[in-house]
Amino acid sequence: MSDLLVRDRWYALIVAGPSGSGKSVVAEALAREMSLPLIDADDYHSREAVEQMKSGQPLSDAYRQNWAERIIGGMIAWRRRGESVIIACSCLRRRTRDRFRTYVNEARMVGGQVAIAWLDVKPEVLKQRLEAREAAHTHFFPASLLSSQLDAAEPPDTKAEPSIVRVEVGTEPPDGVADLVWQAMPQLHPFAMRS
Ligand SMILES: Nc1ncnc2c1ncn2[C@@H]1O[C@H](COP(=O)(O)OP(=O)(O)OP(=O)(O)O)[C@@H](O)[C@H]1O
Ligand SMILES: O=C(O)[C@H](O)[C@@H](O)[C@H](O)[C@H](O)CO
Repeated sequence: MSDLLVRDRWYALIVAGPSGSGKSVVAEALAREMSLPLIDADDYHSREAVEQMKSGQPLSDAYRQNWAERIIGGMIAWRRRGESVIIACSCLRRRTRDRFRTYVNEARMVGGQVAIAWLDVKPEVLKQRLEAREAAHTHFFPASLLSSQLDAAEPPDTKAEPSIVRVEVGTEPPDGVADLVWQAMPQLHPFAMRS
């Protein structure tokens, strides 16, 4: 039954926020709990862009736009297969978020919707997480780029921007944050059942 509902009413749920906010782990938890496919925007970077970030240079906005187009391509591939999808993507810029939303509208995806959850995490927590991740050599993104992330970030005004919520993250583990995200998205509840 849940499969039928999900196919009939397609959605993409984007977990957004700056590096270290927990997009990947929270999106993974959501995808697991909802039995939905996952897109991690990190997998859509060019090799050059990864090298650029590794060397301490932030992405340009022009690159971010092209990158978003590739992620949208991945999103639409799931749409064609009739599957809703969870996406971990920073979407730091309003323009990028608008592009995801307008694509779905312009493509006249009947019943389709893009919902975005922006993770609000204190800068000192972001710093600790990125430093720990760097020390563990588990990710290419250097902690030194955090200030450029915070400079580039356009945290949403939820009154002015459609289909977006801000989720304040405290000490909850990733599964707990995934629960907060889901609770903040009542418009999606009729279209999916959680396991
Ligand atoms: N709620 C949380 N509680 C504890 N640790 C967390 C939480 N969320 C994320 N982390 C840890 O913080 C680090 C960054 O998380 P994650 O990679 O998911 O962030 P991200 O926003 O996807 O970052 P990036 O944009 O750089 O890929 C990881 O080591 C992760 O395990
Ligand atoms: O600046 C951005 O728009 C991107 O999100 C980059 O920061 C990285 O993709 C990511 O956050 C590291 O994994």
